[in-house]
Amino acid sequence: MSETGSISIHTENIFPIIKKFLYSDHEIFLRELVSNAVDATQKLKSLAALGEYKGELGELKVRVTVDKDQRKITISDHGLGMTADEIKKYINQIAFSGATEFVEKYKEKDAQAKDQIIGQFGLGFYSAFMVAKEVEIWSQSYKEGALTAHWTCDGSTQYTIDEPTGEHAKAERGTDVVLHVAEDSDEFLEEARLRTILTKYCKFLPIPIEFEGELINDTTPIWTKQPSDLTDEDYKKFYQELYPMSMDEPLFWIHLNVDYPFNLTGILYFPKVKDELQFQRNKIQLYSRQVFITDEVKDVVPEFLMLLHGVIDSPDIPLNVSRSFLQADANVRKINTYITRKVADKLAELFRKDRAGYEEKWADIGLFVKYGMLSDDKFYERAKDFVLLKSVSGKLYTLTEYTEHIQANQQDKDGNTVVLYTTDAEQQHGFVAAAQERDYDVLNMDQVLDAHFIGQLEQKLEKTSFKRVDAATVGQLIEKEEAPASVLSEDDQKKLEEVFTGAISNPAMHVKVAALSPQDAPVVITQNEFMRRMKDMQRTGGGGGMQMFGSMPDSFDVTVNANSPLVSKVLADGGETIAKQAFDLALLAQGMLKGEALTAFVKRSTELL
Ligand SMILES: Nc1ncnc2c1ncn2[C@@H]1O[C@H](COP(=O)(O)OP(=O)(O)OP(=O)(O)O)[C@@H](O)[C@H]1O
Repeated sequence: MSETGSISIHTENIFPIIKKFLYSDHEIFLRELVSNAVDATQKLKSLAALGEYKGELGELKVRVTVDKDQRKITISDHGLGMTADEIKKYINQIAFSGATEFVEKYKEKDAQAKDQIIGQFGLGFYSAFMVAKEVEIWSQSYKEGALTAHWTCDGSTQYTIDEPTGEHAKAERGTDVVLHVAEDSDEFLEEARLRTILTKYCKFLPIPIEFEGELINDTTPIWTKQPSDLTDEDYKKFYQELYPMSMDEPLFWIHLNVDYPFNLTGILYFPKVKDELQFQRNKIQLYSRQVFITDEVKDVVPEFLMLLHGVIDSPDIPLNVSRSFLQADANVRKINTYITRKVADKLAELFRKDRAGYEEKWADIGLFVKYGMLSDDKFYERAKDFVLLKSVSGKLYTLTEYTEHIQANQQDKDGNTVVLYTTDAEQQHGFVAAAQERDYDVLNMDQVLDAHFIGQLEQKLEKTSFKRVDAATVGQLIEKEEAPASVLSEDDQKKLEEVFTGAISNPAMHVKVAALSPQDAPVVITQNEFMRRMKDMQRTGGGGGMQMFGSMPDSFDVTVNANSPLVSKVLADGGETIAKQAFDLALLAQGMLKGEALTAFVKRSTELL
């Protein structure tokens, strides 16, 4: 038999379109052809297992070779092969209709959507024409008495097919796909380039892939195995294999393994993260039946889980659709929920089984847990039992433990629990110390996310508010019933206020006199919690109503302690210098005394001495 035919498609000239639109992703032709070869091999194995094929299986390997002089790349398998009729059916019709469908879809989309389709759409066999000006198939079916089928196509809609016999027949069962590489695709004749592509996409394919005599892949990567058959060392070794450049070992990992209602396997690693800038996204690799698809797993994995590393393998994630569709896909949503739950399970287990070990890792996983709580309500519900708060004392508490710890001492007169925190224990040291003197506990909230995290906790925890230690004088941070009474007359209070206002002469500083404890500092500078948060939010991009606060100059409360022994000196003649000195000391405690003012302070101090 030898015939020439015309491939029946509705889109004329499909190849120029494929070639042009898939420009950036030409390399996937190799993934597609090697995957087909692997599929054909696995189908043969299944037929043999079912007893439908009784012949020798032989060595089931896929071989890729390149001949630079002849400008040929060959992909050979020992799979089930195709007869001439099957080629007509599978290649001429089915494969073409896939390509046609792609082009149709492609034409409809806007430019951005097009970018997203590229690389996600398995174009299958016809992607060969992205790099080849002519493609040949030599195939010998496993079926008894089948003749060799030989198909050629030059990328037009014309093909020829014949059934060579005798010395021209293919000796062995299986298929050779021969690409005659086009002039503009010379790069794919380079051995190094091909090896790189194979390593990227085929590293974990289930059938051995040999390139120029060298084995490319690990056919049974650990995510395909049973967790009970694996040791910690296996997981660590695999991490190294995935990220050879990484110096650190992963903290721990989760082996994903589910069959129903969707199929998903994989391993997610928690990386060691010392600071927030180190977080690397796009470290999770997505596979479909062990074929590498992409490392852009956005939309498949919840945003906060992108901080994890590892591998996800699922044939149930549609790869041939645009991103927006992916988000709406029911399987993808279920996968999202499943992964989130698994991650929460793992953290809960670590916390429960080994509290000390969990606390040790907290520095590395804290940010991740908080990020998860902020971005996913379901995760919040799980994580609220194992999220930890760190006291400046160094001790770590769960939310419940902490509430219990401070409840007795840190309730205000209205029965609200006031959580005190510092964003910088060094800089706010004076305030922290003052709080500790009253046996108040102070939390360290110095991570970037903490401001948001505090906001979330205030919403979720009942009758609880957070105040930064320098938001008010220690007595006013947590307002108790028994405020100390002032020993000053009203006149003296007024005078005190005037002396300080005059000495400070800065409209951003609002002086007020209050009866603090005699042991407290004579002057305390604070910034109201509400105002500070509004301004912070405005700085970090909160819009709308925040604008008003953001554009206001910073303003501070200067609280003069009416009960301080210093007051009598300020009220005496020449008290303005003392007032100025006391104010500067308060600035100093806040880390706000700088430049010229600092120089003047030092000079004045020397004089006073
Ligand atoms: N090496 C091969 N051996 C046997 N059959 C093959 C081989 N390559 C392709 N085929 C047949 O041709 C068909 C079309 O292949 P093509 O790669 O275009 O699409 P596909 O593999 O079905 O889907 P996908 O778009 O996911 O690649 C295959 O389904 C298979 O039946």
